[in-house]
Amino acid sequence: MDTIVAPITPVIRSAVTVLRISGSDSLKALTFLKKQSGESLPLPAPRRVYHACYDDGKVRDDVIFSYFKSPKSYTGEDVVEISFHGNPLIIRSALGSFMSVGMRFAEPGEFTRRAFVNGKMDLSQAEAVEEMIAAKSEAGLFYSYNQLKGGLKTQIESLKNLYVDVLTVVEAYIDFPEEDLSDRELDYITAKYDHIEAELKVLVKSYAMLKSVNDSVYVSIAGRPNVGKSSILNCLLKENRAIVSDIPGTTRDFIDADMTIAGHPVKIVDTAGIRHTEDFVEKAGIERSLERVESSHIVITVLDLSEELSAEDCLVLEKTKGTKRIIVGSKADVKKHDHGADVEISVKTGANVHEFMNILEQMISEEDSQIHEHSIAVNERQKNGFLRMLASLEEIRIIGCDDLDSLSFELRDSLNILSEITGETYTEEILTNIFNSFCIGK
Ligand SMILES: Nc1nc2c(c(=O)[nH]1)N(C=O)[C@@H](CNc1ccc(C(=O)N[C@@H](CCC(=O)O)C(=O)O)cc1)CN2
Ligand SMILES: Nc1nc2c(ncn2[C@@H]2O[C@H](COP(=O)(O)OP(=O)(O)OP(=O)(O)O)[C@@H](O)[C@H]2O)c(=O)[nH]1
Ligand SMILES: [Mg+2]
Repeated sequence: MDTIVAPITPVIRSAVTVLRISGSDSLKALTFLKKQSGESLPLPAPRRVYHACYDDGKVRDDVIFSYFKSPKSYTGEDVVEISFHGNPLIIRSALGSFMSVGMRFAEPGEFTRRAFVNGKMDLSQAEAVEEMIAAKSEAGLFYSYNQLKGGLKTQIESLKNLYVDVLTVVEAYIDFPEEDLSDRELDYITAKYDHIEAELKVLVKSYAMLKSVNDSVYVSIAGRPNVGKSSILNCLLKENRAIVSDIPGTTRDFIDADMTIAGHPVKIVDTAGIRHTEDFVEKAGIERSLERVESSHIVITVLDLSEELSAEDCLVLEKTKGTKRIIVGSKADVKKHDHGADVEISVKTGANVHEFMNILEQMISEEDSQIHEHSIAVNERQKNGFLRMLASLEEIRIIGCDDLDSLSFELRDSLNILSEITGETYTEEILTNIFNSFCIGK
């Protein structure tokens, strides 16, 4: 492995600029350092701070340096850190002389990448390093720090155990096709699925949370086509943002808008009406909408009071069951049925819109104060993994225990997704994607 060097502080005129060197040839950097007396340096003890003279034949400086002996360093390799006076001319000369003894300039994120590859941290922790730097609020820092310290890693470990528990039962039966699982075992497995599903949903939801600590509370409006979702969005925004029509399937893709409710920034999402359809574009819109619904803090589930409850309404109720929601009965002015909604409104006459707003404000205030109670917040890559696992879990429930080979295959597939999230298994592409967005020196 090459020995790499990069500044770990900005290179500007400043008090001090630090160069970090990592790799088996790190100690070569010390050939440019001498004792104050001019004598050459003895091998430094690891993890101590030394004072020395830097001299590369062109530039001289008075420096502080430390040596971290492999494996006890940030990267797990031999590391040398040298603090120079903060003048870019000095840094340029020092970088030149380190290159002349065979080192190369580090890629963005390469130190942390090495820390990951050398087992100093898992992938979720490596991602947290960059999130620490990117956080825009104290709450954001709180989440990144927890993840840096292995919060997500621990949670994934416990999810993994749940899958392994199920696999252990399932695979014990694979070799004995004549035997059926007992009722007790079936109950046990179902309970594990419920547990897994609940944990995955919390994790997926926490993605919106991480975003919201830096910006908004997410509220989505869900329902079958034509129940009046877009009308409610327009009513909340007090403007005609979304197209309203009596043609079911008018909103084809989700629409989001920012607004302030009860002093909180809120992103409100109007979604495509949820229904079974063969139309490719509409189907894609519905899928994107469902993703939005699942990662929302609050869902406004809309049921049309002028029509009987349909199978599609039931599907929507089912899909939004796990989330914090308000069930809104719409078109109260032409009400024909009672759907047991939390509030019955008419956008047309304005009836009960005020009451509806009060409920929503109340929920948003609660949501905002909950943000700090969870200690984990996942990023987009992780969330996508957990969403794939939720989809696979649906598949797993459908397979049931009739086809144990397929079941075991699906279960293992979910375990593989977990390994991708932690980086137990990874591809160059995944690493490149993650570490390329890091800053120089990190
Ligand atoms: N000067 C300096 N400051 C820094 C860093 C750094 O690398 N250098 N860091 C990062 O860029 C962060 C601190 N992170 C670090 C994490 C681990 C180790 C380390 O030496 N780990 C060893 C020893 C562990 C121990 O004894 O506590 C190890 O893991 O084996 C160093 C820094 C923030 N500040
Ligand atoms: N009478 C009455 N009609 C309403 C009310 N709210 C909405 N509508 C009508 O219901 C129809 C559908 O409204 P939209 O807001 O487009 O419904 P949607 O749920 O967004 O529909 P999709 O985008 O197709 O999923 C329109 O003709 C609206 O005018 C209401 O409170 N009362
Ligand atoms: Mg619409």
